[in-house]
Amino acid sequence: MLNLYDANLSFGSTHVLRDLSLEIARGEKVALIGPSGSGKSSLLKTIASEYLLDSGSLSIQQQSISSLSNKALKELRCSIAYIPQDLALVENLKVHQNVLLGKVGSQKLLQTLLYLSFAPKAELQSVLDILSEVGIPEKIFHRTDSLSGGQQQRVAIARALYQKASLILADEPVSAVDPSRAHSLLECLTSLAEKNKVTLLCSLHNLDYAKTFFPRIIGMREGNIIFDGKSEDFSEKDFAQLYSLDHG
Ligand SMILES: Nc1ncnc2c1ncn2[C@@H]1O[C@H](COP(=O)(O)OP(=O)(O)OP(=O)(O)O)[C@@H](O)[C@H]1O
Repeated sequence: MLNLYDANLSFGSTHVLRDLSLEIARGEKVALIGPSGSGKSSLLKTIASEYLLDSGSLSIQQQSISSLSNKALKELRCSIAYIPQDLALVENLKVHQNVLLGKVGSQKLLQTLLYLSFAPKAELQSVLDILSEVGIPEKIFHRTDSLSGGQQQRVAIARALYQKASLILADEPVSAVDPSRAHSLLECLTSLAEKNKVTLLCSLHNLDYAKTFFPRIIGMREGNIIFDGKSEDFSEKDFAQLYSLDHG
């Protein structure tokens, strides 16, 4: 599904990704963990093709990103759902409109406005079905900014599912919610990814969540991968190694 080889990314003098190589198969559920500043968000943004590598290569669905035309890149992006830390929801739109935005990637502005204002019944039904799956069907016509942080995270997940993405990249999707909500949100995200055969790469700060919900863990430190394996094999020693150098 995705293959990153010898990837390097810098911002000025900050070397963010260092000779990083990684392979993820279709349908895998992978947790990305590591100290603050280790490069998790940058890696996700690189895979979402928001950041371009200085060197190295990235292929998604057997297509090399650097050789794609703008049109092909746009099409590929439609199959990738990136849920950023700030969720990127339009707060003054209604919930169903934010979910509908999942499919407007390739539309022009006027088409988008029409789609959001006069969505076909079948599409609204599909939005409602997805909102039921994420547990907030009753919020469908509420303004998005009237929802709690955890409910907004569910809307962002619903938008990704509505997009019918084959790859979901989620950047700390449970950062804004209490532990019980975080648990149910991750359960929802991972089980829906499994049901819909979606590949999921999700950055997390909480190791327990990573171990509970993800069969594979990738541990990043200082722009490189220092652990990549089954979550049951991730030991306390690995944890100490991953975080101890944070203090120099
Ligand atoms: N657009 C950017 N411009 C300049 N520097 C950036 C940019 N994006 C990331 N960085 C730098 O890259 C490094 C890694 O940041 P990144 O956000 O990827 O880490 P992270 O592991 O996701 O951290 P956190 O867990 O705190 O979200 C940091 O030093 C950060 O300042």
